[in-house]
Amino acid sequence: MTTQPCALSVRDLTLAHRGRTALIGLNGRFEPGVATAVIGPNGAGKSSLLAALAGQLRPTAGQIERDPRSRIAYLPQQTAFDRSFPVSVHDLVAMGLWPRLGAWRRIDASHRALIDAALAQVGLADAARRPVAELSAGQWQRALFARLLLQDADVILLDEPFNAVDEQTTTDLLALLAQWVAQGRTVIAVLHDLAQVRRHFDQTLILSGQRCRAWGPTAEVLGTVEPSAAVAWLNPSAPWLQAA
Ligand SMILES: Nc1ncnc2c1ncn2[C@@H]1O[C@H](COP(=O)(O)OP(=O)(O)OP(=O)(O)O)[C@@H](O)[C@H]1O
Repeated sequence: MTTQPCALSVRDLTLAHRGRTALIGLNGRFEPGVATAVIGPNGAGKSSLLAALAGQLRPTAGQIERDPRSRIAYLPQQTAFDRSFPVSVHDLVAMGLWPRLGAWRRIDASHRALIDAALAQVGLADAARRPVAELSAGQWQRALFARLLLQDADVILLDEPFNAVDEQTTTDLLALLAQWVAQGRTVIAVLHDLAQVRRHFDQTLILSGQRCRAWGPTAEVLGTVEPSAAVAWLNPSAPWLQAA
């Protein structure tokens, strides 16, 4: 593994889509070897933050600071993908090598071995030749995590990675995520399941109304939130979302 410790800082980060504000004045630092959950109600700015960290949304104000040599991998929400795309699972996963190889360099035997190993690691060893259009939601997400494995990124951004994904797949992919963190990678994931956040994420960032409401160790940040309070996501005026 070639991971280099990579912290990612945001200073007064402000984001907008075509003039519509998505995030206002976020300050903080994502540390290497730490998993951060980004949570909050719909429209809070979570996806916009990840898109900006991935370099796909330019800040309207403020800055994102990171080592320019660091590699970033970004997995948008499942809805962002066209799953009717006519490629095999093998070819989808092979795209994870592009940052290292370039899109046009031929894949040799050593690369094929890496692809096979990644597929085996996510439990898709037998699915390499299948068209991606035939995959279930869980298999599709497993394939995308295999592609992330090959990207070998220092910073991994995951937008609602376990949405519409079965329990076994979620458990398996969370184990991969823990492995990335243990390897010193910076992992940032948008999530809605508070139990999952408590169990698997060291740090939690709460966004609501386009602003940071809390950011720190998960036990502290979620300490006051009832385990069953997930329903509060539907209500941005919930008192615990107001505490900055
Ligand atoms: N492509 C876009 N064009 C215009 N406005 C957008 C776009 N994407 C997001 N927005 C707006 O930016 C704000 C933040 O949206 P964002 O998708 O970042 O929130 P979110 O917290 O990820 O929400 P959700 O939980 O519903 O995915 C919202 O007001 C949203 O309507």
